[in-house]
Amino acid sequence: MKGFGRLTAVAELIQLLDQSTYPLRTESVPLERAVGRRLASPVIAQANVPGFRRAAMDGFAVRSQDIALAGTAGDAVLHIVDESFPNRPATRPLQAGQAIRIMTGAPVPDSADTVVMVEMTCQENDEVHILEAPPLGKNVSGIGEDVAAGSTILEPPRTLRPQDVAVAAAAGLGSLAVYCQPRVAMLVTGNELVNAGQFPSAFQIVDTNSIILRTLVERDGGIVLASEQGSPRILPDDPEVLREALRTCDADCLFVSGGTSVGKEDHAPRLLAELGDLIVHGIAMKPARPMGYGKIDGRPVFLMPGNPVACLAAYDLIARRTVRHLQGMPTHLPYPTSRRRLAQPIASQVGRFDYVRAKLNEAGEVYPLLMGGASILSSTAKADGFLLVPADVESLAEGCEVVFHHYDAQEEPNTIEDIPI
Ligand SMILES: Nc1nc2c(c(=O)[nH]1)N[C@H]1C(S)=C(S)[C@@H](COP(=O)(O)OP(=O)(O)OC[C@H]3O[C@@H](n4cnc5c(N)ncnc54)[C@H](O)[C@@H]3O)O[C@H]1N2
Ligand code: MOO
Repeated sequence: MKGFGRLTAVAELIQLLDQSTYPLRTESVPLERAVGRRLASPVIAQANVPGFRRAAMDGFAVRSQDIALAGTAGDAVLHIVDESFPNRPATRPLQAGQAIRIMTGAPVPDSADTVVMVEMTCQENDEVHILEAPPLGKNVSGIGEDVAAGSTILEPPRTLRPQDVAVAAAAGLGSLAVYCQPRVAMLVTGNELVNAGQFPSAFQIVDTNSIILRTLVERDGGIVLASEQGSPRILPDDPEVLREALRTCDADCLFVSGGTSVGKEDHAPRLLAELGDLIVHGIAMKPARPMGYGKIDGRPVFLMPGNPVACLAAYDLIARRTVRHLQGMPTHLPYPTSRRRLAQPIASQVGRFDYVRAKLNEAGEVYPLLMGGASILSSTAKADGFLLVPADVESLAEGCEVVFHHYDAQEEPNTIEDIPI
């Protein structure tokens, strides 16, 4: 057992991750699986939208010269000769003095140039009185008015929204090229651990890191691999078992939870160094000091501290970036922020980066809960969010302005505005 060597600064580790991780391969996915994925190449419209001249209103398709004087010199009276419905066009061409009854979305006959809304007309048997003449071309959507075939409709970088995929579908595409989602393996170590849902007997601890890691990795677009033994797989603190699991693991990114520190059963750093590169072990951050990072066969491996709050902070601030990088996603923190006053001073240390769980008091000020106590998981449930103390800051005075990160987007009235009704 010996302590850490040099602690790596958070900024240095982040720079290292950002510079050494690249998006994985790309794949083509059907539209129904494309929302939320990162677009890998430009999307070119295959079809015009609409592909035909389309009525924008229910009314009458007319020739503008037949109704030019309507409204000024009495009504223009036209003979209704046919009807046009969506996907059921009129079959007769329009002659002088004639109109075709038309529905919204239906094809406008070539012989018509304008659609008069039904509200501007008056019908009598098979005649229609046009009470007012709209301008030429009114209520006729031209071919390609929405999307022109051959035009670029979506360009990377972009995370696909429902409406993006809908536009691609309208323009005739059936699939889109996106970056692959990283397949993430989770190796959870600890002789004392039992699966969530089990009641812990004496000296047992429920594995909560899996819940945190799984949901956050999935939030960030990763696919958590199920182990053969069921997911999550809890490994004993046995170096042979962990070595084998690390050696045979087929994933784009690996997480090892627990056993990262310098205790007798903390094997992960040594095994990572043996099977690949242990690039960082020990970071200048509180919590999550024992965090490690390295590579096996070029694939990133994160050693996540066993203490659950440390695991949460190490994921959100650091490992998350790689999960996002692997699919070409932006890496900024995913929480809404607001600038607020600090209700109590915070003592930190120059050279150390702090993740401080905090509550908002009734005055909307930030009340720090805990900076240490990485085993006190309930503090994260009590907290409304967190603030970060950069490494070059020794302390934060009461009353100073801080950036507060809200865990919940929905519940924060200051950063989310409802519709103005
Ligand atoms: N001499 C030193 N001891 C420790 C140091 C240090 O710098 N020098 N760092 C401390 C810090 S900080 C942390 S964090 C922990 C991290 O230790 P490990 O990553 O080796 O984690 P374990 O020892 O396996 O477990 C620590 C703690 O967390 C509980 N745990 C583990 N896995 C889970 C899980 N999946 N779900 C819930 N809880 C988990 C475990 O039962 C322990 O109580 O090391 C300190 N020691
Ligand atoms: O990082 Mo440890 O994470 O402080 O308990």
